[in-house]
Amino acid sequence: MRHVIGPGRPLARPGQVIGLLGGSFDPPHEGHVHVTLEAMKRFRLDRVWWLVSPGNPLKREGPAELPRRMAAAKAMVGGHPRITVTDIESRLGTRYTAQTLQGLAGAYPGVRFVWLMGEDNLAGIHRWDRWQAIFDSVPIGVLARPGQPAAARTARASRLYRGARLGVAAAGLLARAPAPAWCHLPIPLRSISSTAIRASGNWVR
Ligand SMILES: Nc1ncnc2c1ncn2[C@@H]1O[C@H](COP(=O)(O)OP(=O)(O)OP(=O)(O)O)[C@@H](O)[C@H]1O
Ligand SMILES: O=C(O)c1ccc[n+]([C@@H]2O[C@H](COP(=O)([O-])O)[C@@H](O)[C@H]2O)c1
Repeated sequence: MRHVIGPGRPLARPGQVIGLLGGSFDPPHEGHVHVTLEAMKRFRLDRVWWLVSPGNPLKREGPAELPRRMAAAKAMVGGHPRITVTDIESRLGTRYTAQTLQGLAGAYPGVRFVWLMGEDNLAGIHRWDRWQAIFDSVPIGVLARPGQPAAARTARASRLYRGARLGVAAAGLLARAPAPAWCHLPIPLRSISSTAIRASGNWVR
């Protein structure tokens, strides 16, 4: 992992709470904006960074070029003052979340990071590299997503970390809770996905 991220990295002050929405964004869509705004409000985040991944290590087919996905993500965010689109994983030289979190902790001392993900990723996170280190290092906000109705109860991760789960009424406390801590938010469901957009032919890699 590179330790010098260089100019152009997002700024954050010690004490700020930053939500991290990692994704392929291949392409970005309104679902990403929806979960970002819900998470920001309900988890009381100061900002959310979209971490546009160099490529999900578990997906066999590579995504579209990073600069193209970055440009599309910025257009989708439309200059929202509290959402930052960043290629910081590529700058850090990582595509593994555990390593990304380690790199960010070193580069931004005093900043609180919260990992955000849709429920589909909760269902499969036990296949990620050093996944328990992720749970043990930052609070995690899980956003409801159609097609995964039981993941919050049945996923291997949710069973193992049952004792670290915050109820919905405590969502506002998640960001300040010591890890491991996670919360499943039952937000209004949006069925949109990048897979569906690619299948419609509106985004060709
Ligand atoms: N409609 C949605 N509802 C809830 N979470 C979502 C939604 N769309 C994306 N997410 C979450 O946003 C993050 C980034 O998603 P990603 O860029 O992979 O989009 P995607 O639509 O899931 O793509 P694909 O269909 O290619 O897997 C993931 O944690 C994913 O679960
Ligand atoms: O660290 C891993 O092993 C790992 C495995 C699969 C996915 N992830 C991360 O999960 C996030 C969501 O990925 P995706 O492709 O579903 O948008 C993105 O930030 C990926 O880098 C991370």
